[in-house]
Amino acid sequence: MPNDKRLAAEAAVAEVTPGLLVGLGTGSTVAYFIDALAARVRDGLAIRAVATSLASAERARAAGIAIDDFADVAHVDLIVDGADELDPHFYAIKGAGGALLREKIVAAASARMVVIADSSKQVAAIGAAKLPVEVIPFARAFVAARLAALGAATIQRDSLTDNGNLILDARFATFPEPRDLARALDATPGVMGHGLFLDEVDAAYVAQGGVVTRLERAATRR
Ligand SMILES: O=C[C@H](O)[C@H](O)[C@H](O)COP(=O)(O)O
Repeated sequence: MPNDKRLAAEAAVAEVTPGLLVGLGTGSTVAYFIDALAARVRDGLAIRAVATSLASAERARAAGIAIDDFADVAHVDLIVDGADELDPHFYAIKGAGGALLREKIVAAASARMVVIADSSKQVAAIGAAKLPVEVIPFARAFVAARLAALGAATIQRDSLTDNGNLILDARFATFPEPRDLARALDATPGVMGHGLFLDEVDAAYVAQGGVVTRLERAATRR
């Protein structure tokens, strides 16, 4: 059985050209990307990199990729990241691994965002996956009540994020219109981030049965 996560990740390494500042996403698919990119770096590819999680930074450094402090970085050329769901509008749900806030910040700083995934992540419309919402602990009950008013049942994760915040995983009986939901979450004090990526994704490498397909969003977002 082909390893489709690995194949998608390895194909996306072709996006990385010398001199780029690359954002490393988070997750099991990105782990393959980091390993494949590290092999290119060992062969002499000169890049700089930032990471969207402590876990990805650690994996990259161990593999020989130097990681810059994103706090000192205003612009990234390319971020390569995984997704929990991706639909034909290039709307994505992300954050099952808890890195959604840093992923969204680095994506916003990036000129291009490429998603890597196996075909299990491809859906007709996002919304079946749990939607992670990163919440400052002080606002836990308030944000949970706001999510309930939006139609979601929430479960709080046991662990905190790299930012010291908690995550409420939201499941909706009926998934709202994604832009309306994003607007409502963005307008809720205490919500530090959420897993809806509606404008960020420019392209995707999706593998199914050992075959990788590159999908390019029709109009660019910037
Ligand atoms: O916080 C985690 C990220 O958004 C991941 O990129 C996403 O959950 C996909 O992870 P995986 O490649 O492990 O399925």
